[in-house]
Amino acid sequence: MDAFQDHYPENVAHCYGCGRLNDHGHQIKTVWEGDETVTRFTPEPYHTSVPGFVYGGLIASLIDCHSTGSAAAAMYRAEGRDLDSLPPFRFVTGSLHVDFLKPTPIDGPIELRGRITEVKGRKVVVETAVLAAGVLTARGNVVAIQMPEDFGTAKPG
Ligand SMILES: CCCCCCCCCCCC(=O)SCCNC(=O)CCNC(=O)[C@H](O)C(C)(C)COP(=O)(O)OP(=O)(O)OC[C@H]1O[C@@H](n2cnc3c(N)ncnc32)[C@H](O)[C@@H]1OP(=O)(O)O
Repeated sequence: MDAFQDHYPENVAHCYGCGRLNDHGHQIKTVWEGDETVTRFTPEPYHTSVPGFVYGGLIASLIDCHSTGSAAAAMYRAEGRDLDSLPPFRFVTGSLHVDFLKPTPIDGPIELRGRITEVKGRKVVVETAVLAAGVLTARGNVVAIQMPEDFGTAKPG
């Protein structure tokens, strides 16, 4: 089954977490399973924090891009639109909160299961459970905001 990220327009397909065109990135893939969005990712040995366990920054990164992809898919679904239909929905992260509940073992796949808890205007809130071998090890809450037309054009400072 095609993942949400397979439908990202080329100009937003370079993200380190989810861009299919970023050879150095995680290239995560997210799909619907009923009303949940699901990403499965197998960490590499170099994603270590304490030996045997996954680096928390990787978990945050996976939650981040899992959630922005989920937000876009939720908007398409809410409007009854195909993922390839125009204009495309693009979401960036407004806030990212992670609770690390237990160490996440590095020796197997990680599953992220997202639920859409709010869709309001340009904002979508996604709550994500992170599971390793079926055990909940972290929880994420992301406020994803539809990307403004002028995103990235304002000068810093
Ligand atoms: C096809 C697929 C392509 C997919 C495209 C793939 C892209 C990959 C993305 C990967 C994920 C990332 O790492 S993205 C990179 C990291 N993130 C960023 O760089 C974003 C930097 N921040 C910004 O540009 C801006 O602050 C925005 C866009 C997030 C928000 O600015 P804005 O557009 O002016 O928002 P504004 O009108 O004030 O607010 C709109 C609503 O959002 C809420 N809101 C705004 N900011 C926040 C916030 N930090 N925390 C909570 N809520 C917030 C407001 O209360 C309001 O809610 P209400 O009053 O309406 O209820």
